Amino acid sequence: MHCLCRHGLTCVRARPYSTISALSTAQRKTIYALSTPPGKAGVGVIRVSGPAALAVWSRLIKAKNRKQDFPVPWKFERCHIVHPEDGRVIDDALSVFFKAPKSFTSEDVLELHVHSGRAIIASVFSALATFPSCRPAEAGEFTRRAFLGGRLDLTEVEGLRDLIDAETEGQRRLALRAASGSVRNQYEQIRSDIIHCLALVEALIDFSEEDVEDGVYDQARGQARRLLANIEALLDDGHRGEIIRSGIKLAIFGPPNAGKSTLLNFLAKREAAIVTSVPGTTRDILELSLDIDGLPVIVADTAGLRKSEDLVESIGIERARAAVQQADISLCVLSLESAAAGLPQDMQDLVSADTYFLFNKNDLAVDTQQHTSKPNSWTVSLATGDGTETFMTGLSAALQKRFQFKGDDDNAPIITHARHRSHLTSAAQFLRAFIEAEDVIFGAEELRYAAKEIGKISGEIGVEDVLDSIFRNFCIGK
Ligand SMILES: Nc1nc2c(ncn2[C@@H]2O[C@H](COP(=O)(O)OP(=O)(O)OP(=O)(O)O)[C@@H](O)[C@H]2O)c(=O)[nH]1
Ligand SMILES: [Mg+2]
Repeated sequence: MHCLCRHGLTCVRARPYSTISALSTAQRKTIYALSTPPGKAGVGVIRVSGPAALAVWSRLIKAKNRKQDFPVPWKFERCHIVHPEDGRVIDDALSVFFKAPKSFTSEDVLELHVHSGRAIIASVFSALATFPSCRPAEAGEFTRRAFLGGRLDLTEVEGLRDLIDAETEGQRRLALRAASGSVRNQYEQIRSDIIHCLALVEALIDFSEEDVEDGVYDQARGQARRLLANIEALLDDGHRGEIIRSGIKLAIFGPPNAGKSTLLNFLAKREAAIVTSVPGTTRDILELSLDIDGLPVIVADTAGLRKSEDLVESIGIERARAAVQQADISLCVLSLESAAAGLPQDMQDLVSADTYFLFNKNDLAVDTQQHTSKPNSWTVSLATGDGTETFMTGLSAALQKRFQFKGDDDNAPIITHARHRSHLTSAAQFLRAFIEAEDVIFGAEELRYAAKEIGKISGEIGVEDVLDSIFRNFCIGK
């Protein structure tokens, strides 16, 4: 939305957090769904959210010795759930009423904790279906209402989803930071700093030069430079957040017969890949998901790299090379029998700063000393198990270091989605444009765009804050 402000500039107007009242009548319906997995279990939770939640409570929830005819909010109550059509008891349950706006969705919410069984759930649903203003919820609709109600911003919505999807400790920790609002706070800080810069510049535009202190534009530029450096540091994170969220891609590569598939089986603790003494056994890529000390790692076994006339093997080799190039980390496996000859020529272009080395078949080699001193390289015998413990400890430490996973959560990356990176990159471009702008009016426009980009990350774009910031932080008429 655009508007014309006092000085005739076109500016991006505030889009405050959308509110529930902005919903259409159909959307305002009360929604219900089973919030726990379907099937037999001790407890199943049915959630009802919307204006009719209180009416549902009145007609479905019956409790002995109840003194008042409204629920005590946020307090569990032992009750009978009854069918409104014939009054039959459906289940002996617990209910809790969350009064708006202090609920997950910011609407009235009723939670029914029933015994989880197909007939019970179906019966409660049939009771809920008797209310014309109730309908089954769509996928993600409770969270959508939480966002529309201003309870969650987009980073928290994404965090919540990632938290539910998290399969390793690293993913859980990263997602929890976003879901609990810590990432939101960081982005909000950046946005409010940009808006403060804008407030300084707006003052220059709105008030005559005599009313504004000297050097205000330089002050705004100085702040913008610091902000830009801050954003650039966030962007320069080696994509750690996105990688941990989606899994670290680790490609095993090397010449045929080195023991690559043996390594995959060792990591997987099962016979996942075929191992034979015939060079060229592995043709296609075989991927497995592993949890290495809390880090999600997607390990790929690949075809041994060599020159081949065989059509199928050549395709496998091409795929292997592509997998290594696309991986976040690669692990080159070499047999110590032939390692002295060095890395074959056609593999050298695959080696990068993120390549680790595993010298295998220690049991067959005489001189193993020369390889162990290199960083991120280990000597083992996958056949006898010699050195494998040190290798696993070293690999885990190298991954922890590379993804800076252990230690202070405050240093954890805040960019976990490509969307964040794209908006942050744009915000950095607008800040650069502001720093270089000669004209105050154009400069202000660049800052507005920068703030808007950050606002897109949280799903909120607010320019009312600019006015607030002017009056709160800037001394006019001095
Ligand atoms: N002596 C000895 N043999 C090993 C060791 N590790 C693996 N092998 C053997 O080496 C042969 C090749 O192992 P693989 O794991 O299939 O090798 P690869 O690198 O996957 O080979 P390709 O799939 O052909 O590229 C098999 O006979 C393994 O049993 C080891 O540490 N010592
Ligand atoms: Mg193999």
